[in-house]
Amino acid sequence: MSQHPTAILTDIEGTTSAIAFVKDRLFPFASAALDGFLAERVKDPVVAALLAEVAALAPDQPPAETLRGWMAADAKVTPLKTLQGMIWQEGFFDGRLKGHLWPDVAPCLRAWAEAGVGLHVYSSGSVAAQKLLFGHSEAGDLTPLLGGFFDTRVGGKREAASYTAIAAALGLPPGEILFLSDIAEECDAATAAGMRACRLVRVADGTLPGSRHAEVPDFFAVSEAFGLPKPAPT
Ligand SMILES: CSCCC(=O)C(=O)COP(=O)(O)O
Ligand SMILES: [Mg+2]
Repeated sequence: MSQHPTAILTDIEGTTSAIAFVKDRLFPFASAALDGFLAERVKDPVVAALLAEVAALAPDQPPAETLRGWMAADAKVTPLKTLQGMIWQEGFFDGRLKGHLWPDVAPCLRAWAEAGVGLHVYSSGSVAAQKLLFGHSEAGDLTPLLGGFFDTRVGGKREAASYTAIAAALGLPPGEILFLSDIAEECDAATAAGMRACRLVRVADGTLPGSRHAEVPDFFAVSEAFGLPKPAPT
């Protein structure tokens, strides 16, 4: 068996966390709070710059309408993801939101970190939102386990160049990094950049098998398949 990876780069939605949590909890929260947030932050230059990005991408309708349409379509558009993260912040801070993690995730992340494996995140959710989800997760604050956080400001998740840029930022040869995702096209892009990849097929999420990548049901099976340490039985 080849040596286990030096680092793991993980996706969030469909990989560490349920698609239903993102679609049925996070997105409606942001949607319901959107108008109030925009009214309250109308003079915030960061918000204004994000709305200008939205208007440049969809000039024919008001930005709030565009944002709502993108949310309904789960469009991974960078200014939307940044705004969602800003809206979720209050919910994570006051306890209305807690980051969902599948039960295998926290024990495996802890076991891998303890063994010196570098743990990093690459999600369409903004870096700020990633830190909120892992910092206020159902398993507590996991951010001390995590090193790098990357979002689509580094590039799209289906583009090989994004993974090349992430490997360079981490200072690692791509071949030492294992990318975990539920999306075959993201695994395709990671392997095109020279990373190893493993696709999470979580049946409870409705994900179906059938890619050319290694496919596993959970992080315990990632450990098994890639020679990574497993958590001690509890
Ligand atoms: C707190 S991260 C929110 C998740 C999210 O908005 C999203 O779009 C996740 O996409 P992923 O790339 O992790 O599948
Ligand atoms: Mg995903």
